[in-house]
Amino acid sequence: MANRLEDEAVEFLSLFYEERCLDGKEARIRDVCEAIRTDGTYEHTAEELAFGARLAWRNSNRCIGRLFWERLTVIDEREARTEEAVAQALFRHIEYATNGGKIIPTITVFKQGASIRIWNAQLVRYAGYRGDGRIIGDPASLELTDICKQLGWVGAGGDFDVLPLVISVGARPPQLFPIPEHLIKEVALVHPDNEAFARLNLKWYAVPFISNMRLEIGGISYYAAPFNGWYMGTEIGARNLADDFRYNRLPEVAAVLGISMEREASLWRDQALVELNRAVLYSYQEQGVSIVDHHTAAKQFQRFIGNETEAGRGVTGDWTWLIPPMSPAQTDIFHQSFDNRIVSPNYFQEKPPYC
Ligand code: HEM
Ligand SMILES: N=C(Nc1cccc(CNC[C@@H]2CCCN2)c1)c1cccs1
Repeated sequence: MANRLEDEAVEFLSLFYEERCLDGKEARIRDVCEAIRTDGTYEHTAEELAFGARLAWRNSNRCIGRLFWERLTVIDEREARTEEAVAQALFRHIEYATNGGKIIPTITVFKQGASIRIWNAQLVRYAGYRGDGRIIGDPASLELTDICKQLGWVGAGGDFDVLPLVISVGARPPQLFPIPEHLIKEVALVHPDNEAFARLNLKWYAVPFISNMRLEIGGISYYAAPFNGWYMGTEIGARNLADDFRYNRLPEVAAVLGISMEREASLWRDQALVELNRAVLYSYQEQGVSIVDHHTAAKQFQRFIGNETEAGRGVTGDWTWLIPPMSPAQTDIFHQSFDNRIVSPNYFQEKPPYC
């Protein structure tokens, strides 16, 4: 009687052998089913792991950047067993993927199961502090910043203090690993036409490294599998710096650009939003850091749909996340609908190890 893990393993291995036109499928499936019966699990080969991680990206319904799904660099760190070894692997990932600004989409996969956990939501993220009546830094980081302080971390108390890595193995308490400063690339935000913008002293980190999602391949879960791509400008300019529950900087942007905030009907928010997003795209491009605007990203997503259709595969998507938070109706995505069925392999949101 085949169990659920066997079914998922057979389904993935069949896909792996068929899509890669490899032979030897029957023998591999027999070995895997034997391992599942004997040990309750099985190990992916390096090739199966790489293919699974790329497939998981291709199946990520909320991702607009999937055109490049085959170009993912997969680093196999399944031998790492200590907090120190995990931290060193993460430093290598940050340096390799940043690549001086010419960002390389990369994932590092640690051993299967939930014993190794990265407590950070993103490898590079700014701290958030509750001051007297106001919040300094990133409100999204308040909880993790408190945990870091409880573990002995002392932050500078500014708006852009990079948090240390927080790594746990098994039931041991988490350990802190400050990221060497030379590994962290940041972009100072300037405006293409108005030099007064620089007075806002805004900046953001170059590379988003998501470290809190669970990678599932053929029934096996990897709870520590951080991955990076490059940013779409609106993530920084229309959400991280604009949301009133994040950095909430639109009023200051309007003020420094001389945009009156007197009446909502003047659309001052929309005007300030466009200028902030122009500054983000201009600054990243000027400083040689990969980034994509939401119009180009939407066109690339349409090419992804074309490629998948040509390959005889359906595309699944989550419309509510695929449309950009700025001028969504100016993209073709807005005027289409998508099947939001969840297909595996995939990346899944995972609750944090704390709480
Ligand atoms: C290469 C450039 C890439 C771009 C421009 C891009 C763009 C985006 C954007 C804008 C989002 C929505 C994020 C949000 O609103 O918070 C997203 C979601 C997502 N992306 Fe991509 N992406 C890229 C590469 C990747 C890679 C390499 C992976 C994994 C291997 C990936 C997996 C995902 C997943 C799983 C989500 C959904 C996250 C969630 O459910 O919380 N993306 N992507
Ligand atoms: N450009 C990126 N953006 C991205 C992708 C996945 C997840 C996230 C973080 N999303 C969480 C935030 C916070 C709540 C809603 N958005 C960002 C990438 C990050 C890693 C690879 S691509």
